[in-house]
Amino acid sequence: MHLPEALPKAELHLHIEGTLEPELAFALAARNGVDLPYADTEELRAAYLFSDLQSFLDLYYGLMAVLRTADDFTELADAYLARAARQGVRHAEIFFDPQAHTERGVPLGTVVEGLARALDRSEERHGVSTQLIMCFLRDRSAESAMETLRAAEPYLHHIVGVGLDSAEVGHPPSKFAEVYAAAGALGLRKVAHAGEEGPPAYVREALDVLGVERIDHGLRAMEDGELVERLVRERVPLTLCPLSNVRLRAVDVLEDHPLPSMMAAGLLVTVNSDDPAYFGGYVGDTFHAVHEALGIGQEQLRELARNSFLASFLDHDEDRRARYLAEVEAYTFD
Ligand SMILES: Nc1ncnc2[nH]cnc12
Ligand SMILES: [Zn+2]
Repeated sequence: MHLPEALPKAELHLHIEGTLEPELAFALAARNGVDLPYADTEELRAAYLFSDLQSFLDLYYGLMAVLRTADDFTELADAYLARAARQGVRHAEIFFDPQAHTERGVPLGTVVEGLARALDRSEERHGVSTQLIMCFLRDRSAESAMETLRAAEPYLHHIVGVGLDSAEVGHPPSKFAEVYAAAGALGLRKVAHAGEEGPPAYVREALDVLGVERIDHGLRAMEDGELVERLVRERVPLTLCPLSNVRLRAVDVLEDHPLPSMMAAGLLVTVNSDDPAYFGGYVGDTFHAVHEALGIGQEQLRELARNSFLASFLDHDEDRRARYLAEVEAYTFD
């Protein structure tokens, strides 16, 4: 099989809670005695008609009620890794939202240890290397983020970095300056969602105030020519999620997505799935979709795959990065 989907790639923008498929949600609900406000998987899927980021987040946080035990988190991550492997993913840097679980009484240790169990055996089981990134919910307080970082200290051997997600507008990166400084002091890598629904100024703040190494989304940076020039000059990776942008109405249709102009501008862009159980496709499906809808040709797909490894946090293992990059170059399309 030598389809665009199977091109070796890294996935750098993936919320593990966003891989909760309706079938697994219902199975976990039954196992854990959780009542869901949907009759069946069909009715749940029918609710996936979002008008913006917040309308998605409301459903997304609600459905997390089914995730209760370490085994649930292991099963969730295992299912994602198996699917990702089938779509050419060789390396995955995976977000999780600790506060979305601790707030409903699930201890942080349960979440991290459950996820780590799947991640630790992922290479052997699925041929996918992994890293874990802990995200702070930006619509909660800065104090809550700091408490989360402190609570995570016993688990930092499982965690490569911190991120910032949830409702963006009204919650600028600068709100989290202190916790990002503390995370940096602990040796954690730093990324943040910015410019998904929020303005280009949030992208600048993420770089200047938080000191992030990658911008998650960064779509609205395109409104600011000087910012684009800076992102190009400084080789700041952007982790784009085109199917997410369509489903959350940041762009009307995939054919209008600025991915081609972002590539033409010289930006170091990557293509990712964000919350694939909700947005209609995993990362291989996304490669396929941008090929079909945006005319991203085979050599541009290869560039996106190359970028994904260049933008990844594989600095501790340059041999591995070089191996993955060699796989990208050696790949032959049908
Ligand atoms: N696309 C997204 N933006 C912000 N927060 C999120 N959490 C899960 N998916 C997200
Ligand atoms: Zn995201």
